Amino acid sequence: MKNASINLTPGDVVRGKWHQGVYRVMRRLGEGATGVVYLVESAEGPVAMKIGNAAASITSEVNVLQHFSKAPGDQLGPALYVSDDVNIQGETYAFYTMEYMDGAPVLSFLEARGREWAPIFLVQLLGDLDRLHQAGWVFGDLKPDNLMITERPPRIRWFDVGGTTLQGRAVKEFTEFYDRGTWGLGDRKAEPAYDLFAAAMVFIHMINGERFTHRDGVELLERKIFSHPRLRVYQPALKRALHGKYRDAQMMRKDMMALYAKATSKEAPSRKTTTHTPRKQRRKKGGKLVDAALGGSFLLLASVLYWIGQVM
Ligand SMILES: Nc1ncnc2c1ncn2[C@@H]1O[C@H](COP(=O)(O)OP(=O)(O)OP(=O)(O)O)[C@@H](O)[C@H]1O
Repeated sequence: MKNASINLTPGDVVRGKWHQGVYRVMRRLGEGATGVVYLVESAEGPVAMKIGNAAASITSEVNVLQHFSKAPGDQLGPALYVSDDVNIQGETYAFYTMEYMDGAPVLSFLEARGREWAPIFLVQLLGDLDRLHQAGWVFGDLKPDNLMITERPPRIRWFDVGGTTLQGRAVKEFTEFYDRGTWGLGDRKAEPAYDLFAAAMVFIHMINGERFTHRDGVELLERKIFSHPRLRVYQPALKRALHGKYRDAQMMRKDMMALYAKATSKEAPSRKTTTHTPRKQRRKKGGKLVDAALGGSFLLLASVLYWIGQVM
């Protein structure tokens, strides 16, 4: 069955076969390998509904979401609400509803609001990965496409749990650029270090703004890190992650926070002497993380503490 056969339009109403929930389609949010996602109005308000073309994949995603709905602490991934079947034009499809994440794709957010948010998002992500790993899973297919930024305060969230794999098995899904096997830097065994490699690659992509080909090998990757001032700062942590030297996400998170604190505290004095520096040189588009959020360079250290607070 193809996604093309799942073609709902705004205003369509569908009813769950077993739980009899009624859902009015507001708009289509997107489409993945395993199904189509709609924003729908339910009795409980707006929710995201994923309708699948393969019941087994939908069931497997439901199992993962269900597992993490019970995990202590903040929700890992979107909260799962209902799983059921639906009849569309004579065909039965499996679906589930989940928390609607009203956010922006991570790369568009960084483009619009500034790449200085990237380290904060990586630190947040590492906190979530640590909890996932402690529960015995790895995310697997970590990439910007599976990450979203929700607001107030900006927070990175993941939503596609299709690649989430129990530790010790082979990762279910991967995307070459973020996969250590592709770069010749390890195998595809589901273990924390697999996700940490991908997290480092996501960060490099977030800062660099583009992907480059893995055919150029690890040397190019490391040259990229050395040559970009915003990546160079995090080089020790990135290199360790790329070479599988972190046992757990918490270690990488601590290193990233320490490097972030070092980088921002170095920035503080120079910002005070910027009166004669051309505006273009000092601030790129959206380079207002600290200024806008905290209102002054002397509060840079406070910003670190504030953001650490947001990710605990
Ligand atoms: N809970 C959600 N809240 C808001 N939007 C969502 C949610 N889940 C998915 N989406 C949107 O729907 C799109 C499709 O999501 P989905 O998880 O099916 O696949 P994908 O990650 O894009 O692809 P694939 O599964 O092939 O890797 C996403 O790109 C995202 O924009």
